[in-house]
Amino acid sequence: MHHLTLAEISRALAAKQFSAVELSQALLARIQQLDPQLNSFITVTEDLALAQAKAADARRAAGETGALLGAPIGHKDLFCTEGVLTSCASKILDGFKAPYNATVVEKLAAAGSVTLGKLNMDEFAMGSANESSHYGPVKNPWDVTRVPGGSSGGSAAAVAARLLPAATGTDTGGSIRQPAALTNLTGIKPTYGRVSRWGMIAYASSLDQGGPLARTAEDCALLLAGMAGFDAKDSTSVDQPVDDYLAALNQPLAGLRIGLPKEYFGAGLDSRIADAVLAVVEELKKLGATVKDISLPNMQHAIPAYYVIAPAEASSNLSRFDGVRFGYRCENPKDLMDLYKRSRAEGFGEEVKRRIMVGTYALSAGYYDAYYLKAQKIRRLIKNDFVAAFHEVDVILGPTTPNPAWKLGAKNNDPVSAYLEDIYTITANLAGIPGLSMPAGFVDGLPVGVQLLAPYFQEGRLLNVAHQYQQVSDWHTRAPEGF
Ligand SMILES: NC(=O)C[C@H](N)C(=O)O
Repeated sequence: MHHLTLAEISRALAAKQFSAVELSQALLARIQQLDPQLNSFITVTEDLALAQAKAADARRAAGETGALLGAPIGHKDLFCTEGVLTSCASKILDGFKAPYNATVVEKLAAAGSVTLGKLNMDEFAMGSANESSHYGPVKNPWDVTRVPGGSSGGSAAAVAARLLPAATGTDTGGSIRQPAALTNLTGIKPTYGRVSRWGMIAYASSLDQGGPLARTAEDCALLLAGMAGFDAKDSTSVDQPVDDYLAALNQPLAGLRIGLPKEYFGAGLDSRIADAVLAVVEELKKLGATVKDISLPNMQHAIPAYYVIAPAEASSNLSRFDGVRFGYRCENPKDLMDLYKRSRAEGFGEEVKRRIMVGTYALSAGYYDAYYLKAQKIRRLIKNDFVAAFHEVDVILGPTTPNPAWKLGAKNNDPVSAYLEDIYTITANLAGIPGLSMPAGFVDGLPVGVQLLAPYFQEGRLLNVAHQYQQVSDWHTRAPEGF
């Protein structure tokens, strides 16, 4: 059962090949048996899962249908789940049980999905390796001595290892697409504002966006359809109808104009990844696509701009964790100031503290214009590059990451080298456009991802291109040995 995709599960449940309860039990047993090798879960919600599965079976027996009815999923541990630990993988939220469900959690539960647990991540989503979690690093099922990517590393590892068919993630600078690439999954970061952020613990509010990770584009379409939509509780949510992502999958690609930005194939890219990505382009040409060389001239400034804007917003968002209202509190504080200082000093990890300090500095009087304001101007130039490019092409294609998964610990003493891994993904967040990563082959047995970018609200187009490619390729069907 664990090899089935969401779409296959939905058909099997409809055909009564097994029940949602049987499926959940099988996956819960698998999680118990295999997750100790990966550490992809922070919390396994067995009782909740069995209750939801039972309810889904009852709804089906009463004649209800629905692609997500009885579908087992997991949530990244920054989506608030009522009565269940929501830790953001941080000691500062250790023991915090959210009093309500995030909109995404609520919508997926209403559609009948079954929550098997909460997934590990980089602390407060800050990282590209899932090594900064208070609950320990996540391992890549393709090679357990390597990182799965981050920050949605638990979501990626669990889905890649067939512990779950699909999971939610969030993407601030690549946190869905980069781990998807490093673990042979398909993952989509929707347009900013497409998926509600209500109840999704904020990292960098102008960049954060939730989305699905799954093994196929079809499954991403199913899950995204359940997640997307206007939410009056999120002021950044966009009131625009959600496209029919499933219908979009089957559009032919004849005439599709693909842009290859020269900046995506320059220095720093592993040449074997470049070859795999260009092989995907050849396949897409066979499906009728045409290819054009384009340029995104301001891409070189994206990393410095992002690593000013994201920490600046984080320093503000994370000020709410003060030892009083949520989670961890230091022992025997001398006075209120001591309580704030020590709770934060003891509760936040290294990388989070680094970013709070960088962000506070960038926002401080006298430095604001030099750093934050300048970064915002770069952001506009990056957005303009995309707007210009999309006058000439329908989608932009390139590698998702410059390198395959690296060894655990390899970049721990050099945060900037980890930041550089985000080079191809963060521009989509700065511009707010949607981006998707899909499997494109292997380098030394390690998965490689290809990234597709599209204009605002064209998630359907991205899923369409990925699905059509997955009809003529089989990279996405490969499973890591031992899982
Ligand atoms: N959160 C993300 O999207 C990952 C990015 N590497 C960051 O640390 O900000």
